Amino acid sequence: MEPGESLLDVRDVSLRFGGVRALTNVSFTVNKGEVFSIIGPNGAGKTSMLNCISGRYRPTEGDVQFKGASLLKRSINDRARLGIGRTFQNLALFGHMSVLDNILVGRHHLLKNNVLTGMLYWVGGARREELAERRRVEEIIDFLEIQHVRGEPAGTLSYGLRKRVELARAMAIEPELILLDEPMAGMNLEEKEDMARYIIALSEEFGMTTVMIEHDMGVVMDLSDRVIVLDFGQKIAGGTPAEVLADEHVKKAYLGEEDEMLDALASSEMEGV
Ligand SMILES: Nc1ncnc2c1ncn2[C@@H]1O[C@H](COP(=O)(O)OP(=O)(O)OP(=O)(O)O)[C@@H](O)[C@H]1O
Repeated sequence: MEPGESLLDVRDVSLRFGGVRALTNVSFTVNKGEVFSIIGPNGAGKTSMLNCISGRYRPTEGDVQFKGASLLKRSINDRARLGIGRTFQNLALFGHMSVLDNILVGRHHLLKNNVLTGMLYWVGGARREELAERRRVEEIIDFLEIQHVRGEPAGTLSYGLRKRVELARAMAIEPELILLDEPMAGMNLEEKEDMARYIIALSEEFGMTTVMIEHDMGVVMDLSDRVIVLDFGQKIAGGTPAEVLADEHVKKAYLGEEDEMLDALASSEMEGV
């Protein structure tokens, strides 16, 4: 697949929980290599959308296609094996396990969980494979600058470091598409700057495509190639960050909501974006 080709197609997705319409006819396409953000006020349906892609929720209507094939009948683990990785809004690490084991466990669980590969560990090539795998994981550890804590129990690390370990675990399954649920939440400025660097490198160095939900509008506007805006479960705008910031519907949706978004809108007006 070439950069710029469509990787993910969300087509007319609706999701209802009883009487609650979490999503209504949402469509968008994410191209290979993009950093693509989903934004919107609280309760707009962002996490629901990410869950429809990862497989946690099944849309009530519509389709989600990855590389041209429907994901609807695929389990969460199937989707991970197909190349869709994710991180969570609330960290989901094993606190008592070391950083290295946390990273390896996701990979083993997903990629090694069958009898044949299990048996292969007892014959010749298995050791080589194990070493190659270790090397790949070490590359990720180097990239995310967590060498110094690789043996520490994940639960003892600072919040910012735990977020990095979670990213490492998602990267370790070598996904083509990586879903990030509020990667900057709870971080200080320095931690955010580091995370921003890593997110850019996901596409530029690792050839991954990123779909992210993020409340920090500075981050979204700086990092994203394209953005869609959800409000009450509907897509109200989509385009480049500049196009979205200039959109009247977006301004209305955010009135009385997020100070940061209003600041971003105001400064875009001043700069004439
Ligand atoms: N499992 C669920 N059961 C019932 N309603 C749900 C469920 N998940 C989400 N909803 C509802 O769907 C709507 C969209 O919620 P969602 O969490 O997707 O929004 P969000 O944009 O991610 O919000 P936030 O920014 O606050 O995280 C809300 O009205 C929410 O209450």
